[in-house]
Amino acid sequence: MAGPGTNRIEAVLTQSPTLHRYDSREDLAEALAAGVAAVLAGAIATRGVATLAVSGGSTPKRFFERLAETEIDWASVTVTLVDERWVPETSERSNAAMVRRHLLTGPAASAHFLPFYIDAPAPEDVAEELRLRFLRLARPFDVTVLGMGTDGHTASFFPQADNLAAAIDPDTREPVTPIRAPGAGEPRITLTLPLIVDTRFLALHIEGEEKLAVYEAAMQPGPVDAMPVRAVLRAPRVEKLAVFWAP
Ligand SMILES: O=C1O[C@H](COP(=O)(O)O)[C@@H](O)[C@H](O)[C@H]1O
Repeated sequence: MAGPGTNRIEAVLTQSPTLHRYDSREDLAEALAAGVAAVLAGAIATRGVATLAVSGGSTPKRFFERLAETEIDWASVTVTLVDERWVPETSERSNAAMVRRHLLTGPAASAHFLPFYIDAPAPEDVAEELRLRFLRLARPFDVTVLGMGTDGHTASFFPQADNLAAAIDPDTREPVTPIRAPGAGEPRITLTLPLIVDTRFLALHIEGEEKLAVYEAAMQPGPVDAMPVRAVLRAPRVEKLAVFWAP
């Protein structure tokens, strides 16, 4: 077990997933970036290309900045988002704009970026275009990094969301779902559960004591719609999930 003052990875759960605890957010960012870069480099060496699906919000910024500095063959990497708020990239709420600012810089600027947002009033207006865009992506993804809100949402799987059942249906063949929820702000679009868990390396990146408590609550029995991150935690590939946490 890692003691205070160490950065050693600590598995605190006897059951999967594995919880990797770091002393600081910077340590976490460096470790997660190194791990993700290694998986992407391995994919490029094996298949010539790699796909990375990332989350929005504020938590990933430091991790993105460390990852962007890694010297992998970024021109062979496709970067996409797991979800998006339906706002143009001029909005400070845009997940795509955050990815461009913090990840697609330096060596990573040569990655191919596949965003969700299309200039239309609502995601439903461009549903077919988005469907085809994401159906064309090679599966499984190589790396998917999820975030989580203190309400137990991940991607845009929100409590009380109108299309939550469709989004977390493990058998859906739809790659994306428009979604609205009381806590979500603007309309959203999200990858569906099968795309999110169909990945070679699945990570959940959370920071702060509050989110650790939410994660621990989500690991307990209870309804998925109350804490939709449970859809991921209970998915068949959950044994592949690595949780990265720092205070
Ligand atoms: O709205 C969103 O929130 C979650 C969590 O964001 P954070 O700011 O608490 O890190 C994020 O994972 C998701 O991609 C985003 O759309």
